[in-house]
Amino acid sequence: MGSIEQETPQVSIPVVDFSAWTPDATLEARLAVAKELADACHNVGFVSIINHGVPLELLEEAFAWSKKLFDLKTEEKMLAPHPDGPTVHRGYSWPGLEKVSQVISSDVEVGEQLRAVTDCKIGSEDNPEQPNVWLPPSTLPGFREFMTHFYWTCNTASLSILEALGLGMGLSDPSFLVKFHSGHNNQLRLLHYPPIPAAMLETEQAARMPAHSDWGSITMLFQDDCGGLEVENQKKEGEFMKVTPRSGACVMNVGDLLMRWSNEDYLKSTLHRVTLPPARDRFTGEERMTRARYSIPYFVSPDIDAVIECMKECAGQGNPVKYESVIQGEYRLMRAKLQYRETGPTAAAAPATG
Ligand SMILES: O=C(O)CCC(=O)C(=O)O
Ligand SMILES: [Fe+2]
Repeated sequence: MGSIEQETPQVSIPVVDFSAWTPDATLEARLAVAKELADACHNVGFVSIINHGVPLELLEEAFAWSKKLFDLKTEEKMLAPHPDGPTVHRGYSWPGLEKVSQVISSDVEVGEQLRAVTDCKIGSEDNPEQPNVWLPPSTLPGFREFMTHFYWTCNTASLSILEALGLGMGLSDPSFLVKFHSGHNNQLRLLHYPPIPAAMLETEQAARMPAHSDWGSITMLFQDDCGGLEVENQKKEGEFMKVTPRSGACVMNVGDLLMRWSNEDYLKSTLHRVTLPPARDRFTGEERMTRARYSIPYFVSPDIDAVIECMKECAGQGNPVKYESVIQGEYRLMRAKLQYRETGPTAAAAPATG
């Protein structure tokens, strides 16, 4: 396992360095990286990957584009509106669409204030089930081209991670997982959390994003230096650990479908949430406003027709298969509908992967 990232004693997610993961590296060198990754996904479910293959300049550019997008006037952003209903997750989710599920308080006014959290979801240009919803090119020239390029760069990095996981887990075919991931069913999400009075988060009237697990195979999360991401301690239910932002790192976590593939025991899909930024001195003004937070999760999902059934290495005598096999497309719809029923038309902006 890699070194430990620490801010307070309770903060610890493993760090794995992918710089030795190159096509011409020896099997031994690749295996060392792979084992660290698989151990981290087994023990914690979350890992901070450095030298992951997404160039730092590209990441900086992605955050700059995200800021430019959210800085547009609402009527401009509304030129690429998120479609209605639980099936398609694309385009800009406007403040009125923000998820009620993140509002812990029953106070309607509090809820109204929180609806300011917004996002923009982007997928493959070749995914007929989930067509992209783009702004007119004149509104943000270059945005579509950049995001399409960024999407596929993240996909390439994700395939290395999936291959390394297969190798680290000791699968007879280390490329087993890669084969289910053409990349066309992934989702790039630009997230903007505007400033919020710290007291609302402290008194738990609100959470920036409530505790949830992701649905797909893996999530690669890029975050700015605001902080606030917390992950549940696998060894202590209900205890959350802060994930200190680390410049340029990719925070990777296991999603529910990958957990099912591994029969739950091996790869862990961990609850996580976004709450109070850790650096209290960043609060400003009498209301102690927190800083804005920008993050960019990249959700990696199996192809829509992929059948997810327990890998043969993950079950055996004394360790029965725990889950029925599922088809990705059916599973995603089932999850989306559940969420839709819980929150009505506001579900569109809830954590939506796959
Ligand atoms: O904004 C973040 O850091 C977390 C986002 C997240 O967990 C999600 O979109 O599923
Ligand atoms: Fe998430």
